[in-house]
Amino acid sequence: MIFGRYPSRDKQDKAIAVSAKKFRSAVGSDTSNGLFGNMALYSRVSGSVGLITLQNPPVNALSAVVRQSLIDLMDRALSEPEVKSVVICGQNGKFCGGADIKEFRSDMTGPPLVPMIDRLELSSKPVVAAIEGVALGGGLELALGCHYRVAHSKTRLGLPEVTLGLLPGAGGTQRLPRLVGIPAALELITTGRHVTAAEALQLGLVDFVTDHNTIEAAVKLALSVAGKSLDSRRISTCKCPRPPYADALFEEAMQRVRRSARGAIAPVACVQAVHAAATLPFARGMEQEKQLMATLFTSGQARALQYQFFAQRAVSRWSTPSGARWDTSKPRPVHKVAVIGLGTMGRGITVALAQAGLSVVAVETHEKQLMEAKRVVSGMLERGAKRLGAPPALDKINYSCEIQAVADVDLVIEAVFEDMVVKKTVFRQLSAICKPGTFLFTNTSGLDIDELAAQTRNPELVVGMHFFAPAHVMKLLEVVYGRRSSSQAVATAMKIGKNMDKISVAVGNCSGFVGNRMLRPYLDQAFFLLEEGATPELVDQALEEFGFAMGVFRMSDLSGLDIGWKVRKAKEMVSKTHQDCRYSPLGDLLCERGRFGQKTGRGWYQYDKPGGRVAKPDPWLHSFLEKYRAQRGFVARRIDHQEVLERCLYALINEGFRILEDRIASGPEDIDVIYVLGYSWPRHRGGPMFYAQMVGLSRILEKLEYYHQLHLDIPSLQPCSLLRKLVANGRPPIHKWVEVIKNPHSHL
Ligand SMILES: CC/C=C\CC(=O)SCCNC(=O)CCNC(=O)[C@H](O)C(C)(C)COP(=O)(O)OP(=O)(O)OC[C@H]1O[C@@H](n2cnc3c(N)ncnc32)[C@H](O)[C@@H]1OP(=O)(O)O
Repeated sequence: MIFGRYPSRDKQDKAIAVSAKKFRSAVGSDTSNGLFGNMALYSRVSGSVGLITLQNPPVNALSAVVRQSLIDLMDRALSEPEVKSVVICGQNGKFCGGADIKEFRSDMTGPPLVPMIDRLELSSKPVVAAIEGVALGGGLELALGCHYRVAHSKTRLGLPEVTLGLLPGAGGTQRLPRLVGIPAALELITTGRHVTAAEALQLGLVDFVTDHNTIEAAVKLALSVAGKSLDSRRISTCKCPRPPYADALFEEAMQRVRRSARGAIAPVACVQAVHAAATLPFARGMEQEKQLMATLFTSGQARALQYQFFAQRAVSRWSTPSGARWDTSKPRPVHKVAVIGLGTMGRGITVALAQAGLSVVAVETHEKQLMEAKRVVSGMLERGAKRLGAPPALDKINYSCEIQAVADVDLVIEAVFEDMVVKKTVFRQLSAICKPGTFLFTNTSGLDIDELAAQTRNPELVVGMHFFAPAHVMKLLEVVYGRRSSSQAVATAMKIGKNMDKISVAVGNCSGFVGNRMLRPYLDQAFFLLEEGATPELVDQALEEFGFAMGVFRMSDLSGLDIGWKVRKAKEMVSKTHQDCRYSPLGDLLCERGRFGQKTGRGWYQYDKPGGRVAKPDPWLHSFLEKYRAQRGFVARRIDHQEVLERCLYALINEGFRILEDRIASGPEDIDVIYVLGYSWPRHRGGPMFYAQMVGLSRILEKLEYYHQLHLDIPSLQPCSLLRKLVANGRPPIHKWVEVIKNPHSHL
């Protein structure tokens, strides 16, 4: 009966809009001040249910105006005698993406979330949250303040504040453990992991899950609970269930976050806040939450993480120096893609494409290697499918030994050896075989895109795609446009990246592109520091304490020293005499002795066997370094962590400024996203360019000048002119750097 009268989602949105209009005129509000642009709307449904709809696209974030509207509309629902219960939902199938993160950058105005949620929970009429799409952060905390929660089966719920350098500071750290218990709350709050509606139901986070109309289900529930006691439904009044092993649980959680967070303070504060929930009454726990939140809120780490959140979204709005832009370039539809070369990278790319739902022709010249690749790719797809609970996309892939099999594809991703001669041959072949208009993309970590494009009939169709290993897992994709790449080719590469669930960053063509170009001076400094007296352990420890998952030497042992050696040999760096410019042959000398890292059991460290993973300091390496220094006239001196960080990181940052100056990256966000997602730069430090701003550009300049004076034969330590210009321009904030780049005469 009730549901027969209940409107469909479309009709319902119209009804809401109509009642909102009526409401506006009833309260005589002025729409010109934008108040009703971002708000919550009110309507009455099924006679006695007040329906409040959050309306703040795109994710119904709880901005100041939304919070005020919610308070006003709850008051209204409570004051109307006909209304017996309330449902809160979000417009456009999204309940709420949480607090409005943009507001965190300015002075916060409007009613605070905590008392708003407390008032909601205190309501004498039952309040039901109708959760669709997402309930995240403050959005989930709002739902926890409601007396009942109904979720659509496709909803994702979570408290991801920790990823923004915060904790769930609107009561989430106190209510969630009371509702789902300490172990689950600790896990969810310290990781920020989203859960599915099914898992939420299992945890007791929601009361009911529906595959159908969520609001309809919520209204039904609201009608059924009208007038019933709410005593047991107010989470704040419940006792936090405390398992007997709680102390050990907190101890273990603290150790885990300290180990994995590498200096990030938010996960530690999250454990402390949940501990307060387990040990203190609600009100005192809330005080603790507030204090911890205040410390986090003003920390540089929160600023860095929130900057990174927006940067990861900003990179999709790409532009090139020639004027091509994301909003004026249309990607071409792509249905069928070929991958040429099924080594490690080609296999990962094949998996990522198939998982994105694209038809793939996977080509490898030798039958035996093709069959081996097929076996491995199938295994990867099966494991991925198991994790996602979906069928594996095995039938999306056709395997072939014949390059002619790519004749009818829309796009080719070449993933053969990182060797220009081999790639050129393949590109000439592809250009002859493929149907007209086929995009020819190359997976390369630094080779010249223009040189490859010159092998083809249509260089405008050629774009670089720098995938990171493992290609089906890593989020980052550098999309490299050449001098002649068309805007449509760039747009198509960006779109394919998005389809593969990657964050793609469009960058210009130069040796190493953005990521690897900046890595060069960083690695060089690490080698020079060894020459001057450091050990691999000292350098790695400094970098790991800074927050890198692995120091530079442990990392090169893992990826294999022979890879860089091959590149250096190809560039003739190994054989060249380096007169004006310092070059350290240390890496080459290790390779000449067969020390390729983990795979050979020896590298910068020693391992118990080839393929071993536990790095141990190697006395042989230490005495080798001593002999090397003695032979080459280096006098070992004491090097401290600060010098390691300044030499390695400032040289890398300096190259970042050069990249901005050369317009290889269109803004500092591009570089920072590449470094956080591709090079394990600690996320809570924002990225190298954000870090430069935090340290202070004057200090970076001063230190680079100092080190360059000491090492005039290291050009990468010479401060670049953009850095000087920014300092001369009064050190503008990071979002204004682009103005100085675009207008060299700018006086901000
Ligand atoms: C006292 C403090 C109490 C609580 C603290 C909090 O609540 S902190 C906020 C916690 N919430 C989150 O961390 C959620 C962040 N958002 C997301 O994870 C995703 O955006 C979401 C909601 C899953 C949607 O993903 P989707 O891929 O569909 O879209 P996209 O990420 O591109 O976002 C679209 C645009 O919305 C902006 N946006 C998203 N969330 C917020 C937010 N909470 N506040 C402000 N703006 C938000 C995002 O920046 C995008 O904007 P655009 O201009 O298009 O780049």
